Amino acid sequence: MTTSALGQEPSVALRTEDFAVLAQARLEPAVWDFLSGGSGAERTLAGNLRAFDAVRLRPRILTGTAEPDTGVELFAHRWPVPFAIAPVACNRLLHPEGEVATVRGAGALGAVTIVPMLASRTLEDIRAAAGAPLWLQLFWTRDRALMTELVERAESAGYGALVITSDMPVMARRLRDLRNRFVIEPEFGPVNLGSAGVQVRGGEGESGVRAHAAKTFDPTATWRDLEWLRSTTRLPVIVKGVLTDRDAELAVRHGAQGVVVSNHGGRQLDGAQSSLTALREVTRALGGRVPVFVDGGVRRGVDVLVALAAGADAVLLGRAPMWGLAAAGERGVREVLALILEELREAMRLCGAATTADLGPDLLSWSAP
Ligand SMILES: Cc1cc2nc3c(=O)[nH]c(=O)nc-3n(C[C@H](O)[C@H](O)[C@H](O)COP(=O)(O)O)c2cc1C
Ligand SMILES: CC(C)CC(=O)C(=O)O
Repeated sequence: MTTSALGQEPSVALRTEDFAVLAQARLEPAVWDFLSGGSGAERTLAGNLRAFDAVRLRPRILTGTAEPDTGVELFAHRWPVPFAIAPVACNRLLHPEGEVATVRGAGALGAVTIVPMLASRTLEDIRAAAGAPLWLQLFWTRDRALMTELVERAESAGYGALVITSDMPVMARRLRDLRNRFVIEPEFGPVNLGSAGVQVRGGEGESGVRAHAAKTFDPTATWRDLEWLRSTTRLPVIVKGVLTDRDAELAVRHGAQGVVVSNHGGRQLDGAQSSLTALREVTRALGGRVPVFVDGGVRRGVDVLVALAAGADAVLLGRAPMWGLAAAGERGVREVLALILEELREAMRLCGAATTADLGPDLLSWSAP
């Protein structure tokens, strides 16, 4: 019998949501709300999950698949698993070791972590703890010198790519945070921003996080700024927050070397289409010109399989590994990822897919069950 992050009892962590239960028990209610909530009426948050629930599989039989290979090739690197950790701000809100625990857990499976610009540990400490490659996520900030400084630090510390989040000209109204007047206290807050990291308190009906974003994020950014960002670095630049074929085209035309199809986990435009729906139009438009990543609502291995079959090159995981982090630090992250990998391997076997290259649109049925 195995024990898991859920305690000394025989393992009951049979699905990632089991880690959410323990995470919620460990976190302050306002932090739990920040982690799990979305914007507005949380329609897009729910839609991301529903889209995966609705798709059905068309498995193949008698393919002789005993040991599926879950690896993918990206930017001339072999990833042993087709998923990475999505950028999630301020991991110290969830666990005292913060991003250091996250990258240790991810590193155990060789999974890339996309370190958030708003990390609560230094880029260098995170790098020192990492057992797998790291990428750095940036927001468009009014202070461009801050962006170039972070790019230089990421390059010197050996980060492998930049992910520029482009779906947050303004932070959407997240009603749970507004009700809670949610503030990230400095001890859990961003540590890589110098004086730009100063805390902004929320006023009446305002969240501190949203007030901070309003002050520092740049709503005037355009595709030209993407060209500028590319000119500052030798690292691949990947645009996060693409939801349409048109923007996927524009991203590539303006120099993006990859795109992340994402509605920010239902935290930005409430009513935006689900990430899985958007993935289909983006992969059709790009036809393999640059790697396509997707995030939003991926909770189990079969969701990863569906995303790859719909044309993603790899999947990013946001809340699921963060439940593990909150539940049990490094070990919890590792266990969540191991669970998703085990589910993926089982689903690949049952679909008769020996490699990730065997996962294509033929596997998917979009009509009713
Ligand atoms: C608590 C929280 C904080 C986040 N912080 C960031 C961030 O700093 N930068 C960013 O680009 N995305 C951020 N995201 C969005 C994630 O990168 C990702 O797009 C989303 O969580 C994917 O959906 P999922 O949680 O359903 O997997 C955050 C998401 C959550 C839940
Ligand atoms: C602190 C925020 C800017 C990060 C966040 O909540 C998000 O990106 O969804």
